[in-house]
Order: sequence, then C-alpha cells, then structure tokens
Amino acid sequence: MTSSQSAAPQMTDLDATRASTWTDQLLRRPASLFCLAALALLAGTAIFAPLVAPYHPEAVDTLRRLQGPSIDHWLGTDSLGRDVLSRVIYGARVSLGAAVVSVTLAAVAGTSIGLLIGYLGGWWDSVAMRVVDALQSIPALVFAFAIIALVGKGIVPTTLAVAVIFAIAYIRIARGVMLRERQRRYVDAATAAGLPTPRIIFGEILPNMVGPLVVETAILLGSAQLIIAMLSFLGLGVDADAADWGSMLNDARIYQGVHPFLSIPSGLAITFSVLLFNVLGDDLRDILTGTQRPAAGRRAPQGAVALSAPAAADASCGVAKDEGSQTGGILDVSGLTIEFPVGNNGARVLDGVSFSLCAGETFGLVGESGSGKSQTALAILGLTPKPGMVTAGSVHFEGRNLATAGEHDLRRVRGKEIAMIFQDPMAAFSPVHTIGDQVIVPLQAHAKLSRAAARDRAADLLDRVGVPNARRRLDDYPHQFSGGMAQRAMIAMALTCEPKVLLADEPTTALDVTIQAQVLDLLHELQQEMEMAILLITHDLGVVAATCDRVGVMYSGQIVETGNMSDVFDTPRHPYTRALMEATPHSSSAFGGRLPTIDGRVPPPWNLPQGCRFHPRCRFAIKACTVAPVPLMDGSRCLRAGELLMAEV
Ligand SMILES: Nc1ncnc2c1ncn2[C@@H]1O[C@H](COP(=O)(O)OP(=O)(O)OP(=O)(O)O)[C@@H](O)[C@H]1O
Repeated sequence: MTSSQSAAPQMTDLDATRASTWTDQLLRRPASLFCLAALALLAGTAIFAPLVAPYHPEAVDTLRRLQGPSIDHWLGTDSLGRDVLSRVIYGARVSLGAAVVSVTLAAVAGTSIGLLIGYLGGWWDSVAMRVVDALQSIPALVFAFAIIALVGKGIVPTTLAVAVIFAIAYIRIARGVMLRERQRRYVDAATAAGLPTPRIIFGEILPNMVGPLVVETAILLGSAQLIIAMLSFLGLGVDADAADWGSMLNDARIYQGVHPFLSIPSGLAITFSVLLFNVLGDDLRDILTGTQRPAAGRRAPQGAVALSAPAAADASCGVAKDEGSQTGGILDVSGLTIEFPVGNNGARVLDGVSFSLCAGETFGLVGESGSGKSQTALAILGLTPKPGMVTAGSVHFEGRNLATAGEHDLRRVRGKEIAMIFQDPMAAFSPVHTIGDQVIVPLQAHAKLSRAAARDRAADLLDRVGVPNARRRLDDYPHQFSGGMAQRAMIAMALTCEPKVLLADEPTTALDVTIQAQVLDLLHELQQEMEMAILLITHDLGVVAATCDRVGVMYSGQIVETGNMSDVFDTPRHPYTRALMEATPHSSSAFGGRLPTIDGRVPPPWNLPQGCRFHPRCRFAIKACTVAPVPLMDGSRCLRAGELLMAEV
C-alpha cells in the first residue's frame, strides 16, 4: 500500500472512542461544566425572557432616567428610564440568537462548500481556494462593513455578514479534513462497496470531522457575538433602540460621563458570554486532540500456515497470460498499465499486467512491497488514486471493460459483482460508524432492503464469518473489535451481496498465525459455497502455497513469472521467484539456518533499470539481460528461464 493511503493516526480524528466519550470527558472538567451550565442558564433566560424579566424592555419611565441599582431596578435604568436588567435579559435573545443563526448558516454553507471542493480537487479546488484566500485577506470588520453597505443595516444584514465571514473558516476546515480523509482506506472501502458520491461525502466523511467542527463552532459562537455587538455598538447592527447588548453599550457610551455604571451590565454580559464560548471551545479542542486512538489490529509476524490445499480449479483459467495472449475468464485483466506523473515523465507503477480469473478459483499475486499488487486490485475497481491513471490495457468483467467504464457503471459493479477486502481492516472501517452500519453498506447501495432486514442480514453474515454474539456486536464500533474479528467483519461486508469476484488485499497480514489460518479457511469455505473467484494479494508465500490454484509473481509493476501453483513453486523459472522462496521463513531458516535476503530493493517506478528490471539484483544476470526489456514468454520474464529450469541452483 502507498503511504498516503495508510491509516496513520491523525490528531484531529474523531474516532469512535472519542465519539462515545468526549461528552463524558467534557462533563468531567469543572471549567467546561461551569461554562455549559452558565450558557444553558443564559439560553434559558433568553428563551423565557418574558417570564424572567421584571419589566418590558421598551417600557419607558422618563422620571427615573439614569438611576443606579435599587430595589425596583436591580441594575438601574438607562437614558429613557428603561430597566437595564430587563434589557440585558432580552438582549441575550438578540445577541445569542444572531450569533447562533449566523454560525449555523456559516457551518452549513461553509462545510458543504469545503467538502465539495476538497472532494472534487483539481482546478475546482485551486480556483475556490484562491477566492477564499482573497476574501480572508480582508479584515472581518471591513468585510462586514462592505456587506452592510451593500445590503443595508439591521439585524438580518449583520447576521448574514457574520455568516459569510465565518463560512470561510468552515470552508478551510472542511476542505482540509476532506483532503486528508479521502486518502483513507475506509473511503476506498465505501467506494468499493458501490456507495454514491454524496453518501460517501456526507455519510462517511462528514461524521469524521465532527470534532474539528464542534471546536470551531464553539469558538466562532463567541467571536460572532463579539462582532455583532461591535457592529451594533457602531450603529450598523441592531436598531439603536432595541434591547441588544451592543446597542446598550453604545447608549451607555454617550452617558459615560454622568452615569458610568450604565456600561457595566451590557459590557459584562458580552465579555462573560464570549469567555464562556472560548473556554468551552478550548476544552473541547484539548479533549478531541489529546485522546489517543485505540490500537489498531494487532500485527503479528507472519508464520507458517497449516491449511488443507484447495481443490484444483479449472486449468484453463486464472493463469496470468503471456503478452498478447487471449482472454477467457470471468475477469480478464490485459496489458494493464498505470502511470503517475513525476516531473515531466510518468512513473509507470504497473506495466502490462495480464491475467484471467475463473469462477471458483483463487489466483495469488505475490511480490515484495511496492511491486504493484495493490495498484492492480484498485485499478480493477477503478480506484486508482489520483493523479495516477490507467494509460493502457483493459479489465474485462462479463463483457464490460471496467478500465474505460464511467463512475455510474463502476458503482453498479463495486460491492455487488466485485468486492474488495482491504489490507488493514481497522483503517478500512470508518471509526465513527458501528460495525453493523458498515457491514450493510453494500446492501444499502445495491439492494432496496429495509434497515431492519439489512441488520438481520448483517447479523447472519457476522455469525457466518464466526463473530460470536453477532447481533449484539452489530452496535460495537471498530475499535471494540480485535484485529481478527475486524478482519472477519470486513469479509462479511465484502460478501453481503455475494460477489462473483473477491479482491482480497493482504486479508491476513494484520492477524496472528492461528487467526490467519481460520480466516483463510473461512474464505475458502465461502468461496466454495458461492463459486466466487478470488484474487489473493499477499507477500506470504506460505499463504499462496496453501490457498491458491495459480500464482503471478510481481516485480516492479510487472508479472515476472506465472503458472500453476505447484509448477511455479516446485520449479521456479525466474530468479526473483527463487529468491522470494529462499527468503521465506518457511524454508530452511525454520531449521536454524540464516534467512537469506534479496540484496537491493525494488527500483522506484520513475527510475527503472534498462533491460530486465530485476537484473541489478540477479545473481544469474548476463549482459543480454541489461539490453532490452524481457517479454513474458511461457510464463517467465527471464532470458535464462530454460537454463534455470535445468540447473540445480
Ligand atoms: N499515490 C501514489 N503516488 C505515486 N506512486 C504511488 C502511489 N500509490 C502507489 N504508488 C507506487 O506504486 C507502486 C506500487 O505500489 P503498491 O501499493 O501497488 O505496491 P504493493 O505491491 O501492493 O506493496 P505493499 O505490499 O506494500 O502493499 C509503488 O512503487 C508505489 O510507490
């Protein structure tokens, strides 16, 4: 897998643990608890102002102008003899209400725009971000003045102006999170299950940004209140006579010399409420960024797997094809080539990969890390990560070429006809949805089942793949599953629509040896039941030997050797296959010998050696190997295949 696709823990992720406990943690902090209680009191007072306030906020009493606190008027009176306490209470309605409305508008609009441009990427993103940068370079108040100058003054234009200013902050956050999240495995898994784009954006990715959005909202509520108060203070916001904290402060300013106390209640109300929002926002940020992500599935060293060998499949299928050979399976991959732009040249990460798969058989793809196994599987489902693209070749599935199919057609195949099990189940499940909700994703995408029926099916499947207490565990989050159980759940998810082809990318890498054997047995059993073709990607030759009918050995984006499992492993005809076999822990090293290694590394796709790509690491290389690319002939891409076959090396 590429590093960009790995599931590195992110500081701002709201994983399931946080989703279930951040409210608890917030309530355990005295400062947050105080802020929440005070804000609730403020909101309650605002809502029930007519019941709480001793006077009507507009009730004028000119005989009692500019009085200090008294029994009748606890916070005194203003320049028209109106009760200051009542006006502060009613003022909370306007100040808090306008702040809540403006921030809500900003959150909805800004988050939607940010998600969309982050998802679309390319020039949409570039143009939108230039506009956002330009708008953000204008100071907030100047921006608000401009909008008010255009639309006129009053509470509605003020609220709109603040909403536009803050929408920019949400666009940035949502776009940033989207750029990060769309690289994550669970997004690939949702796409591979056939979910439509809006559902992926709003159903899968949006819940993962709840953390940053909640923090931002808490802080922006305070700032919105401050800006609205400032605009009212300047006479641009709420009507000067209205009960609003900013307008009250403006009124108090005029009488500062004769009655200094008048500015204190509204000034304190603004300061206090802004502080409450800010402290709450800071605490939320601490909680949501400070919690450790639960450990992902255990990684255990690979070991020998004792499994019964599968029944041999139809010998005409599954074999990787020599260049130019004909097709014939349920899935035919032919000459598949993928390039990523690097500088002025393209880096060819796959180069002419060809193989066929027949119903009921397992074809193994093996090779070192970076040899192109995952890219092959992703390309079959049209999931090549951008900016990579298929530049040649085809992927024929039941007569359709998936390599040239549009998103609409691909979505109908993904999850239903061809499903994929991803490498690391913990990364492939969204941390904020329950296992039950995720296992039924392909069903929801392809079958019109009620939620109850889909849950029944999910429970059946989880039970079928060996998850104990399946129905109860539907409501668990991924982190509550062990690596082995998560892997089983991932298999259940892939099998919900009984696909004809299963792409299993390292389905057992994250598991210890015992669980590994159980999962492989299970896959084999389900395969037999469903007559499913499996493309098994692994770097573990023990797994291939135990489970595959045929195998393709990949090196540097090409299949370098292919054939029946036993032929390839008994009499390898490419030095790379030999080297891989010698380097496997299942060979002589198990008896105490030193484990041989393959010197050097897979060459980067942008700097491939001339001739045979393996020749710099090959102990059998001769001058001819360095001259021209070697085609795949009779199942081997080695000029000396015949000699190797004869030689006892
Ligand atoms: N997004 C990307 N941008 C550029 N190159 C990429 C990208 N994704 C993969 N590659 C390159 O494609 C090549 C094949 O990668 P791939 O993930 O298919 O290898 P792999 O054989 O599956 O390895 P592993 O066993 O580690 O998953 C590698 O050289 C990798 O660097």
